[in-house]
Amino acid sequence: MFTAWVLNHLAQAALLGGSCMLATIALSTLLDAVLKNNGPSKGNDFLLVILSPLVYLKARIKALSFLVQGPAIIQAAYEKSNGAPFSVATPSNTIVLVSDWKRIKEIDAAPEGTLSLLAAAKEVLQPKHTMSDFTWNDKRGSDGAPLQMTLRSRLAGYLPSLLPRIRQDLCALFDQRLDTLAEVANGVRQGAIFPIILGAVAQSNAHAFFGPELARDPKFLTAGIKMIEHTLIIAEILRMVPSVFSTPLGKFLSDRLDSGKVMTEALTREVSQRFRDRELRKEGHEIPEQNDCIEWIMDHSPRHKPWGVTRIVHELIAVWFGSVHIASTTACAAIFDLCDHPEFVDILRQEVSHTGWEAFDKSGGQILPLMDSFMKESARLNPIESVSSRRKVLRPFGFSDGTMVQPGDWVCSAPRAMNRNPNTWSKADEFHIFRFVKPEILQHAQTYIEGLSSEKFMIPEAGKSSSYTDLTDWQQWGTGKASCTGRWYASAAIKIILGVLITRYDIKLVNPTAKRYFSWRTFIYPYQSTQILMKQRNNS
Ligand code: HEM
Repeated sequence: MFTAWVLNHLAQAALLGGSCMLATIALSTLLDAVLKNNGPSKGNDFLLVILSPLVYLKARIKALSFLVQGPAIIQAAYEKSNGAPFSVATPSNTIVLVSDWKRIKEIDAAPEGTLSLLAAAKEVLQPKHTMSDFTWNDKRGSDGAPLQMTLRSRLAGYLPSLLPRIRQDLCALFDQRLDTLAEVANGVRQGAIFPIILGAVAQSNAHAFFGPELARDPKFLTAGIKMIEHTLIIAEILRMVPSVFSTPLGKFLSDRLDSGKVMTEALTREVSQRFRDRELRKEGHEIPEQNDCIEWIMDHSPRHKPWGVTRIVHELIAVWFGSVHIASTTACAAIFDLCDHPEFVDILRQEVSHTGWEAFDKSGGQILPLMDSFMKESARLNPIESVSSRRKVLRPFGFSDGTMVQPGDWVCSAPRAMNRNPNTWSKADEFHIFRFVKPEILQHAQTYIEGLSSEKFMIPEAGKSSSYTDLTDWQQWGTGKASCTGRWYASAAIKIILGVLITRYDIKLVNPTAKRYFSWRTFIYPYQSTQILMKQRNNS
């Protein structure tokens, strides 16, 4: 709640610059006109001296407007670019964006010491101040292997056992949240949907990362959710002040917005206990092994340079922040899309009941192809992030077309714009729930779901079927070697959240025409206060 408030107020502050900007633009236009008409002369030199600071000011204000209009600025620059790399100015640097697969692959192929994902993430998150002095390297190399193995291999492999437990917890969570909403008619309750989804994602991720005990500890979960708001607020403020103030201001802010510290302390206790349990097990004590990310990271910790308690806690907190934040906003956007297209809800309900959760669990959450395609179409049209494959330039780098990028700049891809390119996507601006479904799967679905043969439910372009977790046709999960290692888990968890919600409740937006999103930098976030009506279904 507070995040939206703070980001909105930061946005208003940025907009205050608008009137200054108009005056500055007028004066700098005058400067341009004088120079164009008369060329440089002694009299004009005088004007130049007076007006050139204004030209600088205009550029600064334009860069500041990126804070509140980032996605629109990127879209406009993309449309002018004709597929070539293009750049946009932000308050702190320049972002060079690419929108074709050749150059996206060049980003992936660049050495980490030249284009660094971790250095960009460090700039966004300010971990020194927001994550208890976490000093992470710009270059990860093989040092990142324990986390990669944990998410890509162990967590993905454990999904068949984990998913039923997560679902059980989520059913209880949704029922309990429903009870806390205000009753506005017989059995119909009203409240904000985003906090419910955020709570569901947080509980599910806590179960997967830290085990069932912490996932059911309300104090820990509250701190974990608050920590995301606090991290965003502290990092945003620090990014906007000169770096000389970072250390004292960072300390001042993190002493007050201290949920990160509460979370760190709880995790430090838990991870320390796991190390003690491991020692006791070695001595022959019968202490069962846990199945969660803490345990798996310990298993894959490098023998020559083992990760200690602090390193494991820091890595887990960094993944927690990134994953809860993006998965909850993505799931919320999908729920908004379901409310806008109530005709999809019944189709997806029937797919869930025809398939059965047991089969879903066995597949590790990778089936429900209609839901999969719906989620992909939702994220194609409404991605939370307008950029992907974000890297900070550490050494000068040249793309094959000659475009050079300099240290301090970022290079990124432009998924929001690419996702609506009519040369790539047929009926690019339309929502087609079955866009990514294989024709034979749709044919089969027509045997158990009525009314699917109409025009409305067609596949707009055959031969484009692909799954939500696929990397090849969109930039949702980034690129190649740095692509999202949590995507199989994320896909399964979002399917459970949507599936449980629509099969157990009727939901609709209180005001379908109210504004639901606001933008901040490259993100388009759902408002945390958007209200829904929710009613338990009879057969749930
Ligand atoms: C809808 C939800 C999610 C989206 C859209 C998403 C998207 C992304 C993107 C775009 C990247 C950067 C890739 C690149 O720059 O090339 C990334 C990286 C990453 N994601 Fe996700 N992610 C999601 C959920 C998760 C979850 C739930 C986890 C953990 C279980 C996770 C773990 C990671 C990790 C560890 C990385 C860094 C990969 C590396 O450096 O090797 N993500 N994700």
